[in-house]
Amino acid sequence: MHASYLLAGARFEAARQLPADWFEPQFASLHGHSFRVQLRVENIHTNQAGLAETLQRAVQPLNYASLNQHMASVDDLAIAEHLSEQLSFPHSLTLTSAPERGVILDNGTRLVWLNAGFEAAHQLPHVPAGHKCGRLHGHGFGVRLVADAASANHIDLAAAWGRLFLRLNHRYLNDIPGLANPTSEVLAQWIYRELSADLAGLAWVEVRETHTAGSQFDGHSFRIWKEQHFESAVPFDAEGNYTGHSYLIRLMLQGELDGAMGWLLDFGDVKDRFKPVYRQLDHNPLDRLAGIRNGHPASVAEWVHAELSPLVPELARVDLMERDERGVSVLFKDNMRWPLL
Ligand SMILES: Nc1nc2c(c(=O)[nH]1)N=C([C@H](O)[C@H](O)COP(=O)(O)OP(=O)(O)OP(=O)(O)O)CN2
Repeated sequence: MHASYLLAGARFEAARQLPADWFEPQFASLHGHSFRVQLRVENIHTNQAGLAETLQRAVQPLNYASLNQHMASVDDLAIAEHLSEQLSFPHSLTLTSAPERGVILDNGTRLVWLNAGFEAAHQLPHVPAGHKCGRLHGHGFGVRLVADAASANHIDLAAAWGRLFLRLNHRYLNDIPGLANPTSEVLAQWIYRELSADLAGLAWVEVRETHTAGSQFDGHSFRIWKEQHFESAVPFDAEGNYTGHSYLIRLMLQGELDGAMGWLLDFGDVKDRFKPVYRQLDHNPLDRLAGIRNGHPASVAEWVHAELSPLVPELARVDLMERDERGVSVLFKDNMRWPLL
């Protein structure tokens, strides 16, 4: 068995007012947010129902409340820490205060993150003839910057990104020095290097090239992911009744960059190699696949790893979501605990 984590999330609506001298002056007025909190907990500490219940108990007093009445400080990190204190087991917690910003508490590390993006054209010059990415095409790229909260705040992230945005937005990326082969991996590394020169504490950069694929670079290692949906039935109760879920599976790979191609493995190849596994999962009852215990998501993730890793040895982590706020993350290599947000 590999290290297996439960994922759970909850949302709450709340008002807050930061002090008059807060570094983002707009937050000094009374205002409201739709907050989201996501937890990751190793499954040795609790089960899915216990985790959901604990999370609801922590969040419920804050829902439709004035946060200033519940805690002395109401900035994102303080809210995350307040929630974290309600939990009796080790965890990693992500708080999203707006679609573009939030914080992470992970193993004693406090991180801030900012979502940004740019629109640009590119082509990949080294792909085999006929590969669609060899043609001139473009994307609305998503970017996430994550930094140590001891060194940087959201204003620092936004200012650093603002300088880079002007160099990337509405450009043909291949013309930019250092981006002659602008894969997601090369872009994440390029953004990391450009920003880390004057942004203290930059932890990692994510580039989301399409809605289903992206890459991360932390100054040392590359990770990529490819997501797919499948529709399956699973046992619901002891009487043998079934229910169903629209699953999201995220296949995460870690490895060396192929120097010639500028990628870890073609997203398209990940999808192609996964196809035979996908066919067994999609529109099927999961518990009837050999080795899948009751269709439990962790055993589905283990099964996927057993089937796929001979073809994709870089497979390092499988996240499987039964729905938006409930799933598992199973780790097959060290150092894959990073949240994917
Ligand atoms: N490891 C990488 N693989 C690929 C990259 C890359 O940057 N790194 N880039 C491409 C293409 O630019 C392409 O636009 C994106 O590929 P893909 O995920 O295959 O796109 P799809 O639209 O086909 O995705 P689906 O959601 O699965 O339809 C190719 N590979």
